[in-house]
Parts: sequence; C-alpha cells; structure tokens
Amino acid sequence: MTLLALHGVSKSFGALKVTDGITLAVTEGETLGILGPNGAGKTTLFNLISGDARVDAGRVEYAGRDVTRLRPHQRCRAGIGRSYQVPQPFGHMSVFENLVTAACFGGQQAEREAWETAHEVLGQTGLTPHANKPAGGLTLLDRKRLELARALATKPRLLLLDEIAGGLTEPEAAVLVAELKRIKARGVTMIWIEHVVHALLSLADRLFVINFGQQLAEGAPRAVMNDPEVRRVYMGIEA
Ligand SMILES: Nc1ncnc2c1ncn2[C@@H]1O[C@H](COP(=O)(O)OP(=O)(O)OP(=O)(O)O)[C@@H](O)[C@H]1O
Repeated sequence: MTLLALHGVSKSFGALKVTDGITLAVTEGETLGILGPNGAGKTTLFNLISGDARVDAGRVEYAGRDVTRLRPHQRCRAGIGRSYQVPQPFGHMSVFENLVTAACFGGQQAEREAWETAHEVLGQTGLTPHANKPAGGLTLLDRKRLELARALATKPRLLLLDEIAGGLTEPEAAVLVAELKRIKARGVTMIWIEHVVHALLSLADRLFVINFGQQLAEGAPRAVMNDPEVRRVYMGIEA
C-alpha cells in the first residue's frame, strides 16, 4: 500500500526553483534513501512533506488523504514524524521532558500515555542513562538520538530523517544504524536523507536522487549507485 505520494510537487524561493515537479510514491514499511549534492533541495522536499513549507504546485497525499493544505502539527498528528538536520531540542528541559512534550503535543497523547511512551522511547534509543539531564548539554551522538527519540515519541507511521548520521564518528553511526534497523523492523516507513552513503545503503530498500530540485535517478540502491549520471553529479566521477 502506498503511504506517501507526491504528485508534481514544486517550490520556489524568489527566482530559485528548489523543488521542480517531484513525483514520488513510498510504500508502507519501505525505507527510501534520498541522495543529492548540497543545495539540491532535499531538506526542502522534507519541509513540503511535513508542512514546514507550502507547495507552490502539486499535491501531497498521505495514507490516502490529501494533506497538501494541512499545517505541520496536523501532519504530525496524522503520523508524519521528522527529525531536523540541526537538532532542535528544548535545551533547558530534560531529555525525558522533551520526550513527554513530543508525545503530548506532537502525538496528542494524554499525560499518562505520554510518560509511558517517553520511557519506552528512552529505552529504544539508548537514552535512559541521560533521562534527567538537560537536553542542551548532550554530546552530538546523544543529541542526534534525542532528535530521533522526539520523532518516535509522536508514534509516527512515516518517519523523515534528515542527515541523522551527519557529523558522527564511524562507531557512533553504526550505533545509530542499529537503532534505525530496529525501528524499521517494527514496520515504520522511513525516508532518510543522508550523505553518509554506506550507512544509508545498509538500510535503504530504494534510492531517490535529486539534483537542482529534480529527480535524477530512482530505483534499487546498487543500480542507482552505479548509474553514470549519479556518479558524475554526486561523486564527481566521470565515466
Ligand atoms: N526558506 C528559504 N528561503 C530561501 N532559500 C531557501 C530556503 N530554504 C532553502 N533555500 C535554498 O534552497 C536550496 C535548497 O536547499 P535545501 O536545504 O533544500 O538543500 P539540501 O539538498 O537539503 O542541501 P544540504 O545537503 O546542504 O542540506 C538552497 O540553495 C537553499 O539556500
């Protein structure tokens, strides 16, 4: 079943067309990897899916429903959770409080359920030892984990991950990938923008490559990574 469908989605900032007629479908349970050079329009595409930005043209359908005009909190409550490239926790609040807040306001859970969710997500993301620490004092890995945990606390059916492995060391990225594999195994549909290609390839069922706001390639990961045009644009390798 198709969980998310984009139909000819476009977005410009002034004269700059950042998303240019993207059409894309994501099946329930699938992990779609998104690749593209810096400034290709990947984060903007996430913003159009999550509602952080409005489309100029085209349609966003989620779970069989047109969500193009819904606001970000409405899309979140419908099951679209996301992490941001730059972690955005409430720095003065504890890790636990951040998760309860996400569960209450993003996931519309009553206080008791939100507490249970926060405990569960702490365990899933390895954050239990840091539950009572202020979020602002966490290491980069733990801030990334919290970013993931906050999205999970909203109980998403579709999870958008924006460069969640960026800036991590190899062993840290491996820890994060193991966590993402467990989330995938629970049936959560994921779209993951990532420049750490080997991490992405360890999870993605399919790749979608964007260049100048347009689809450059799409398909099975190995085939896409061997595509001469992808190698030229993304890796700078001439055939
Ligand atoms: N709100 C905005 N106003 C003006 N320009 C914007 C805005 N958001 C993004 N842009 C521009 O749109 C282009 C695409 O940005 P976007 O962040 O979507 O790219 P990206 O593919 O995610 O890049 P990166 O890999 O560096 O994160 C860039 O040139 C960026 O400067």
